[in-house]
Amino acid sequence: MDEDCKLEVNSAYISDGYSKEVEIAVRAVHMACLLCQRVQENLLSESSEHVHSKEDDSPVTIADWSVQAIVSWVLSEAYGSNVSIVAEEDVEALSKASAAGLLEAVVRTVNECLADAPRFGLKGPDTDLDAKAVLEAISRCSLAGARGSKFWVLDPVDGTLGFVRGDQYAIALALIEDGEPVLGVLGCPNYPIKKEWLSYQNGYRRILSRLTSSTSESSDRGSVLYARKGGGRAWMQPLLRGENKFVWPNSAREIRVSSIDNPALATFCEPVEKANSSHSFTAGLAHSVGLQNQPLRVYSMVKYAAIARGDAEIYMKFARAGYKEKIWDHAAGVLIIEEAGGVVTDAGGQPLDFSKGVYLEGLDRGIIACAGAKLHETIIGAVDASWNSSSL
Ligand SMILES: Nc1ncnc2c1ncn2[C@@H]1O[C@H](COP(=O)(O)OS(=O)(=O)O)[C@@H](OP(=O)(O)O)[C@H]1O
Ligand SMILES: [Mg+2]
Ligand SMILES: [Mg+2]
Ligand SMILES: [Mg+2]
Repeated sequence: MDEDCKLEVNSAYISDGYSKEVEIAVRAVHMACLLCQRVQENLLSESSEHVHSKEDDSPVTIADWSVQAIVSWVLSEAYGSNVSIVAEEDVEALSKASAAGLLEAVVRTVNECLADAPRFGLKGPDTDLDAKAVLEAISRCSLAGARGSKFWVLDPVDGTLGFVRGDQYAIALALIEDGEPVLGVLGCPNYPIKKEWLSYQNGYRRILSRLTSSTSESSDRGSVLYARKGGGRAWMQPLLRGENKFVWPNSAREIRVSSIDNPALATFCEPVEKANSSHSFTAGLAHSVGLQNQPLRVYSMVKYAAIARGDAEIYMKFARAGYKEKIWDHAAGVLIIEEAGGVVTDAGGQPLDFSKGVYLEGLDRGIIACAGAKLHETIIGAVDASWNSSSL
């Protein structure tokens, strides 16, 4: 890191412990957020040739691959090529002869982004990375690392569906040590300045397209949230505007969960895709506990960000039986909510278990994140009371 990023260790920043790791991770995620904003704008205006469909029918784009290459390269520069990184994407599709155009677009995107690394206080490569180096950076992230005692875990674009639809998505990076997230960074490039715009029903993209670029609402979107375990605080910094240089901690401010504990006033959020979570079951729960606000249906771990910054009080996800949650879809968000004062457990009230490899093994029925213990207890009780009559 160059001179201007001397970390001042005081109450406004992350003190002791993982301060260097947090700072490198935040700088890398911040840089990747701006990359994704550029790619998303191009994707919405050009053909969707840069969107690939994986075997499980979920999408992957040049943004997913590019972010994974960039974060892998930055962490390897900082911690050596043996650094252990677990990440969602692999190079199989990108290495096929038929994917030459896709690979070329990824290499170009990665080099454009890394050329800007000094703006974020990071050292970029002396020369552009070639296709081989980009493929190596992506494939260096191996699922096998999830069995280690200390590894980074990355979801380069969480909510890729939201990304390709011009809506919410997140870049999620966490460090897991001895089976527990010890730091988490959540980049939310499209997080709007008005929380009511978060919800998919409100047609975030329609709102964004209506706002001219000169309107601050559209350009002032986006933030990066971060925390380290045991710090007891969570932070949020706005995304850089224009050509501004990143100077740590980049106007970070502390965030706290909401103090609302009355279900009649609380807002719950859930996945947009009903294939990913049972909307009918959560609607029944909401009714039984007296939640009166319409659910905020939001793509990706932006839902965790909404709880951590006090824009919603409850996040519920009840995936269909047999679906196994991946650690990269939750690690960063769980830690940030906990350090912002919230609570995250499975429906049995147990903490999510990040110690069993790539999956959240042993997850009991679903995930419940709340701003406080009182709401959490209410929701857990309601799940128990209605589970047997549900078809889940
Ligand atoms: N069947 C099923 N059930 C639950 N979750 C699934 C499922 N399939 C996929 N996923 C992964 O979860 C990520 C989607 O995030 P959410 O659960 O918030 O849902 S939403 O699609 O954003 O509405 C999203 O992560 P990304 O792939 O990183 O976008 C999905 O991969
Ligand atoms: Mg995916
Ligand atoms: Mg994901
Ligand atoms: Mg992803």
